[in-house]
Amino acid sequence: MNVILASASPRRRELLSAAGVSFEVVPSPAEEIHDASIPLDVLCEKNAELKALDIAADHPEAAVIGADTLVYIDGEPLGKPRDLEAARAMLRKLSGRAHTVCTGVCVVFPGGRVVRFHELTAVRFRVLDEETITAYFGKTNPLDKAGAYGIQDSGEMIVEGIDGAFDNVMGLPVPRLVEVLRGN
Ligand SMILES: Cc1cn([C@H]2C[C@H](O)[C@@H](COP(=O)(O)OP(=O)(O)OP(=O)(O)O)O2)c(=O)[nH]c1=O
Repeated sequence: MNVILASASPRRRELLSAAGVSFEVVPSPAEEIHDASIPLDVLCEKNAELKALDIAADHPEAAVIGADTLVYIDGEPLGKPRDLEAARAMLRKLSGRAHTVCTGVCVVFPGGRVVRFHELTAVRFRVLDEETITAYFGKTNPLDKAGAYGIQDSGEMIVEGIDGAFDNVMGLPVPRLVEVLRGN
C-alpha cells in the first residue's frame, strides 16, 4: 500500500522516516480552523481530516495521513504565530505554567475508510524572562511551530518536564499511527 504524508512539516517527515515507514510527501493546502468554541480533541482531528481528505481526493490508491498539532492554554488553541511579536507573546503566556499539546491524526485509506485519533501531552514550562526568550529564538524558528516553540530544538532551555509522549509534542504520535497503518 502506498502511503502519503499530507504535510509540509519537516518534523513529521523525520519522525515517520525514523519509524521505518516508506512514504511520499504531498503537502496539503487545506486551511486549518482555530475555533476556541470547538473542543480541542475534535478540533485537531478535524484539521487533520481536512488536510488528509484534500490530498486523498487526488490519490485514491494511497493511505493518506494528515496531522494537526495545537498548543492549548487558558481554553484557547495556539497555532503558529503570525510574527515574532506574537511568538514572544505566546512564550510569555506559556512561561512558568503547564499546557496541553494535542496532535490529531487522520488516515484516509484506499476505498475511503477514515481513521481519526489524537494524543495529549502535558508540557510544563520554566519561568522565562525576556533574555531567555530572545536567546531561545536564536535556537529555533518559532514562526513555523504551534505555540512558538520546538521541544526538539534546545527544548531544555524552556521546558521543565512533560507528561506523555515527546513525539506527540513534535507533531506526530508515531507508535499509534504505525498501528493504524498496519490495520490495528
Ligand atoms: C509544540 C511543537 C510544535 N511543533 C511543530 C509541529 C508542526 O510542524 C507545527 C504545528 O503546525 P501544524 O499546523 O500542525 O503543521 P504544519 O503547518 O507545520 O504542517 P502541515 O499542516 O503541512 O502538516 O509545529 C514542533 O516542531 N515542536 C513543538 O514542540
